[in-house]
Amino acid sequence: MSLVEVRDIFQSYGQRPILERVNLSVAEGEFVSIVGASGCGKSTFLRLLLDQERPTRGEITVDGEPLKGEPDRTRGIVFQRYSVFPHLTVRDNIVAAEALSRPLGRLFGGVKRAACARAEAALERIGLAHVAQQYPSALSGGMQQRLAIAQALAAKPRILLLDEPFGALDPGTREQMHRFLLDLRAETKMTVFMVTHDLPEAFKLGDRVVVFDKTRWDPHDPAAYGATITYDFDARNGGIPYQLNEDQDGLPDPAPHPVAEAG
Ligand SMILES: Nc1ncnc2c1ncn2[C@@H]1O[C@H](COP(=O)(O)OP(=O)(O)OP(=O)(O)O)[C@@H](O)[C@H]1O
Repeated sequence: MSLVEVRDIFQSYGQRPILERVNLSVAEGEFVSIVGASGCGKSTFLRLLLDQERPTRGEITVDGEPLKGEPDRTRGIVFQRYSVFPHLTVRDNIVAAEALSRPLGRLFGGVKRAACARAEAALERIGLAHVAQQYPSALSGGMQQRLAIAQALAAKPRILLLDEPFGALDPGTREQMHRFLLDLRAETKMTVFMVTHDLPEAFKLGDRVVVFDKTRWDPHDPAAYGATITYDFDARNGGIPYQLNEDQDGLPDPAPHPVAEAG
C-alpha cells in the first residue's frame, strides 16, 4: 500500500492555473526527485504535500488519511534558502530540531545528553564540528544550508520535503551532503520528495524521477494551462519510464527518454 496518494490535484492562484490533474502514488521509503522548468509549480506541489496550502481540487492522503490543514511533525522541509534558529548555537540548532519532534517539545537528562551526542556526530559528518559552539550568523551561506539540512534530518521526519536543498553548495560539499542524506535515509527509511534543477543529482539520489511540464500550450497565453506529471522514471533501472517496467510482454524495454540519458 502507498504512503502518499495524490489524487487529481488542481491548483490555481486567482484565475491562473498552476497544476492540473496531478496524480502520484508513493510507497513508504521511496525517494522521489522532482524536476521541471522554472515556474512550473514544483514548489507549489511541495507546499501542498506539506499542507501549507489546500489544493483548488483533488485530495492528498497520507496513510489513507486526508491532510488535516495543521502542522504535522511527521513532515519536515528544507527550502533552498536556509532557515535556522539565529539565537541558538550550531549544535543547539540540531538538538532543538530533535526536541521539537518530540511530543513535549523538550528533552531532559539522559535523553538530552544522547541528543547532544547525536548532534555532535551529525556535525562531524557534515564538516561543521569545528563551529558547533558558534551562532549561525558566523557561518557562510553554504554552512548555514548544511546546518538546515542536518536540522531537518535530526527530527527524523517520516516524510522529508527538500526544495533545491543543495543548490547553494560547492561540488565537494554537495557530495558530502548527498552521502549524509543517503546514510540517514537508509537508517530511518524516511520517504523523500526533492525538487532539484540538477538532473544527475535527481537520478543519483532518487528512486524515481518525476517530471512536471505542461501538456497543453497556448502561444498567445503561456499562462493559460497548468503543469502535470509528464514522466515518471525508475531511476534505479536505467531511467526507464516507471509504468513500462511493469510490462509482461517479454519484449526488450524501449530506449530511455533523452531526459534520462542526460542524467
Ligand atoms: N501564493 C502564490 N500566489 C500567486 N502565485 C503564486 C503563489 N505561489 C506561486 N505562485 C506562482 O506559481 C507559479 C509556480 O511557482 P513555483 O514556485 O511552484 O514554481 P517552481 O517550479 O518551484 O519554480 P522554480 O523552479 O523557479 O523554483 C509561479 O509562476 C509563481 O509565481
